[in-house]
This record gives sequence, C-alpha cells and structure tokens, in this order.
Amino acid sequence: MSQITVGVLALQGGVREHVRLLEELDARTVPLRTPSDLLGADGVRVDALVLPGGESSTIDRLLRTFGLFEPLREAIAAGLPTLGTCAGLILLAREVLDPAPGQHSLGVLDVTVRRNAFGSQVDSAELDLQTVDGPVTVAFIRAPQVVATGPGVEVIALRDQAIVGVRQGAITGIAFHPELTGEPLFHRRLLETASGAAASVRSVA
Ligand SMILES: NC(=O)CC[C@H](N)C(=O)O
Repeated sequence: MSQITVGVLALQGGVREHVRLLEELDARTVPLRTPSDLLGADGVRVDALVLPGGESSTIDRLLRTFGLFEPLREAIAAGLPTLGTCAGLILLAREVLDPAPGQHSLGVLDVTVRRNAFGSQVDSAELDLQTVDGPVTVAFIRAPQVVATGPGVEVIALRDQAIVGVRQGAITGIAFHPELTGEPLFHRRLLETASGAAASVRSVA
C-alpha cells in the first residue's frame, strides 16, 4: 500500500495527538491552514482529512478568515475521506442546534448535532464504548451529541442511548476523542478508506 497523506486541520484545537496516531499508523501528515495547503495545481493534495476537536465556533471563524471554508467543503463533498472528532463533527454537520452567534458549519454530513450535550467543561470522561467495528476506549470532552440523522447516515457508536458516532459514505463523525487514549480504530479505518479511494482513482486513470 502506498503511503497515505492526511491533511490535519491545524487552525485551533488538538492537532498533535492526531498527527502522532496517524504517523504511528505509517501515514504522512500535513498541517492545513490555508487553501494552498489543501489545493495544488493538480487538485486536492491530500488523500484524507482529519478535523480535530477544539472549539467549533473558533475553528469555523478561522476557516472563513483564511479562505479555507469553501475549498474544504467542496473537497469533502466531492468524496475526500474525512474523520471529524468532537468540534470536527460539529463542523461537518448539516445543522447545529445551538450554534454560537454567527457560527456556520460545512453541512456535508446529514446530521443535526447539539453542542456540549453531556454537560459543561467539567464533563470529561474516559469511557468504553461499543462501536459497529468493535469496542473502544475514548475520551469525551464537552462532547456534542447527534440528535437526528438523514437517510444515508449509519450510526456507528452510542453512549447509552445517545448517538455519538456516524458514517456517511467516506465521512465519519465522532463526538469523542480516540486520539487522546491512543485508540487507533477510526484512524486506521480512515486510512483504509483513503487507500481504497486512491486505488479506484488509479484503476480508472
Ligand atoms: N472537545 C471538543 O472538541 C469540544 C467541542 C466544543 N464543545 C465545541 O462546541 O466546539
């Protein structure tokens, strides 16, 4: 398998832990801050994307300030394999029930989310969850919850009855942080999806 290059959105939030986990899985990573980090002369320069946790309204504002909002939205909508964690899930969502004033989202994942759904700043927890791909140990930090899903969206993880992980095509959104516990399942999946996508592009070329 040729090496996969993952663009990690690096405007704000928990970037380093994603980079470490991806590199442990033999991926190459590039920090994304500007449109030219994402787009080269021949199109999108990365095979996959990670949108990390942090503060979704801040990341949204910086995306628009740096002119990256629209290129990122187009690349994901066109099928670039993407993993969004926590604030990254909020950024992907079609609808945010309780946005900060002026907060936008990319609208590429057909879900409605509620921010800070499990309590406030003090609500941080390391939990064992069942997912469709097996058990994981992950961290929740001021996590959102998915409160509605569109028809093409598969639920991949629940916390009690709350939806905390979803997949739609090549997009995965999770409300929690696997990178903080070193849980590789979701990043491994992202790399597998990206290598499948790269192989199918090569076979039609
Ligand atoms: N850990 C996180 O990413 C928290 C997300 C934060 N509550 C937000 O609304 O953006």
